[in-house]
Amino acid sequence: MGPHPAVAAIRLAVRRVLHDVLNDHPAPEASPHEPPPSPLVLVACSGGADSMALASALAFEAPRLGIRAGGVTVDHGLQPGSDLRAAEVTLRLRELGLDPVESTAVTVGREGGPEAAARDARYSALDAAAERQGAAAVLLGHTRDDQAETVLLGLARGSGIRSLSGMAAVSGGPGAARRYRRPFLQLDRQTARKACMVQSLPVWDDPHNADPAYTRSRLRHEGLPALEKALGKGVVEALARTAQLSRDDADALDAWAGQAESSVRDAAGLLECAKLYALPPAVRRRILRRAAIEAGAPAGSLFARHIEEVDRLITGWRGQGVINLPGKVVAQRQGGRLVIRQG
Ligand SMILES: Nc1ncnc2c1ncn2[C@@H]1O[C@H](COP(=O)(O)OP(=O)(O)OP(=O)(O)O)[C@@H](O)[C@H]1O
Repeated sequence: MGPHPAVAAIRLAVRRVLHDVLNDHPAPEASPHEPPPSPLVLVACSGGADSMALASALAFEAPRLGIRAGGVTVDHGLQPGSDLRAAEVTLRLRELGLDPVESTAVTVGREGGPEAAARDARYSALDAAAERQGAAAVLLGHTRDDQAETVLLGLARGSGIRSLSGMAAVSGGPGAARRYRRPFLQLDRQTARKACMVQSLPVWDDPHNADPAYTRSRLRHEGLPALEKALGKGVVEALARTAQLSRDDADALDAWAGQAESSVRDAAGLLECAKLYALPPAVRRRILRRAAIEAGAPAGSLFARHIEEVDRLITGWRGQGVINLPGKVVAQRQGGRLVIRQG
């Protein structure tokens, strides 16, 4: 008898991603003296159902493909006893056969709110662990439900299709463009939970996930259920599909803007307002955003409203003065040229 369908589903999702990792990291030439080192794949595990299911599938699939499987858990230090829980998670990962397994403690700052600060600290710690261990990839347990929540959060921000594209199946960290993989992005949370249950894997339910003080938690427990009630069960799947379609569109527009940029600059490299005016707004706004970032505006603080204001120097010119952008960057129209620079 084969494995339970939920277990088969999580293993298949992980197997596919491990094949991709192997394609990205072909084995080096074998030396006559030593076998080639096997690549290491780490699972980022909070101890929750999604990442425990992921860890179990990695532990099962990796050895079959000649991959070493390890794990890392991050102690955010935000709750009393979080160190004990991290120790327990490392123990569970070792019991699954993962090696190396490490627990890493971080200090969570305040920048951008509690959720963003915890996420930043977590990714820095995961990057450092991947570097330390020489890992070829780090697996994350985001599911289709997480993706649906991310799309809704992006929609509510009102900042365009890039923020509707949710999380990428493959994304980068410093110096490693394809470090993070999300094998469960097409899988629902229920499947991961079920896989843990039928494999008798103990899981830890993060109290933050149910805390209504957090936006994502309210969305998970109130927003999405209300949407499902109003629009039907398929809404999560539809939102996840929106993410993929939006990502493809956003990538195409980014590429278009990249190509168009050189044609709107004069011999001195300045942006010509008349040529910018002639471009479709989506392409023009991308060029403006890139120019602001190049001048030193931090991408994370540069919002749609900032770019709209710069855009009005092109499309609604009435002699406006200097426009201040984050990172002390200023934008100004001068003699038919748009100048974006440090103020
Ligand atoms: N403390 C942590 N240590 C290591 N990895 C983490 C930690 N918290 C989250 N992650 C990784 O990020 C993914 C998404 O986490 P998030 O908290 O957003 O979702 P979740 O639905 O609660 O996931 P899980 O059920 O795995 O905790 C996790 O599946 C895991 O891979």
